Amino acid sequence: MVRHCVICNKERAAVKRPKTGQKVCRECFYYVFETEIHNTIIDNKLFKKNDKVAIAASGGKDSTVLAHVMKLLNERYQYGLEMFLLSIDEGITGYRDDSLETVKRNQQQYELPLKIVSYSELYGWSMDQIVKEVGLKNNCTFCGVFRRQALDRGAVMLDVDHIVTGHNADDIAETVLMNILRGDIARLQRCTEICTTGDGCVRRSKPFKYTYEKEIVMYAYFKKLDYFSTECIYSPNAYRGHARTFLKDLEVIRPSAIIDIIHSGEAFEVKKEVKLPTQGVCKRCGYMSSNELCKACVLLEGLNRGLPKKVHGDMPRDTAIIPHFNRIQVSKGNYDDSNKPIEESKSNNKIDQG
Ligand SMILES: Nc1ncnc2c1ncn2[C@@H]1O[C@H](COP(=O)(O)OP(=O)(O)OP(=O)(O)O)[C@@H](O)[C@H]1O
Repeated sequence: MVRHCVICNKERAAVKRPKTGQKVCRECFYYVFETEIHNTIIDNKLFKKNDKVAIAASGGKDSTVLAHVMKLLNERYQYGLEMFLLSIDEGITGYRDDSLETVKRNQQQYELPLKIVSYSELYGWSMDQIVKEVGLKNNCTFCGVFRRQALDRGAVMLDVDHIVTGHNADDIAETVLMNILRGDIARLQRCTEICTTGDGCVRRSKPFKYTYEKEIVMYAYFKKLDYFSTECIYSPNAYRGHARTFLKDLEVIRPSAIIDIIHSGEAFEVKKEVKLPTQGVCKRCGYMSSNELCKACVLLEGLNRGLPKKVHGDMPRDTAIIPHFNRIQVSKGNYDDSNKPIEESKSNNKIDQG
């Protein structure tokens, strides 16, 4: 017996949606996938007309699908966004050099301007050099801290108002679990926020907050998108790996576990005593920081002094080489000017946003 798509009731069902278990045809799958992301954007008032938006593009599946969908929705719903691709070259031979080739092809395919910012130009160190110095164990700490700041600096160079990243529902649920497992309640408080902003930061958001990784992979596969699928050769953070395995096991038993964990994170009420550190600026490079020096400057100082394993110690402070962070430009990216957010009636896609 032919099973029909539960949405259009006409075509043959070709896909079982990992998020809802519904059996749908390909065209309806594309439609609900794209429309759910549009609804997330509208519900959360992520953009204003004429916003300049940088898509953080690594060449991997998430950010490639993000670039494809952002371009499509911008045209379909006339968001009026000016979009760019922003890539960080961490300097990982055999990994990032190959994935950047994918981003360069994406630039042609999506006809979006591309800016590449490298760790070598910003920090004077590539990840290949850092790994030689610090080994494989802690290198993810360096990479994560440097990437966060490099994206903000790239955004300032592009003079954009906003950065969007390809973090998906699985990534967010995983972070909720990680913060619980580590007892990091301050971070737990804000890790489910779809959008972060604040003094000196470029507004940053996650349009895939409710989008399942499995659906992103299916979408990329059916649409034959050009993406790079190799894992980082310097091995992902081991502790996060355990949270990921646990989440994947839960998903097999109960697919809604991913959305349920995100909802739990959102609803979590934290005692008033649990406070986030007050943000100031790094005395040395001007980037935002809750301490005298930002994490990147501390890590860099350790590297420059040949003390990578002693980065938290009390060290001399005369080795700054990160260019000064221009916060005046960045403040333009805050969301308090008079332009109204894009608001439209949501499309009726019959599917719960989750
Ligand atoms: N080198 C980079 N340059 C620009 N953006 C990046 C880079 N690395 C990560 N990002 C951004 O951060 C998001 C999450 O990165 P993560 O390292 O978790 O990779 P991922 O989940 O495999 O995503 P992707 O499939 O897009 O690589 C990416 O989707 C992308 O938007």
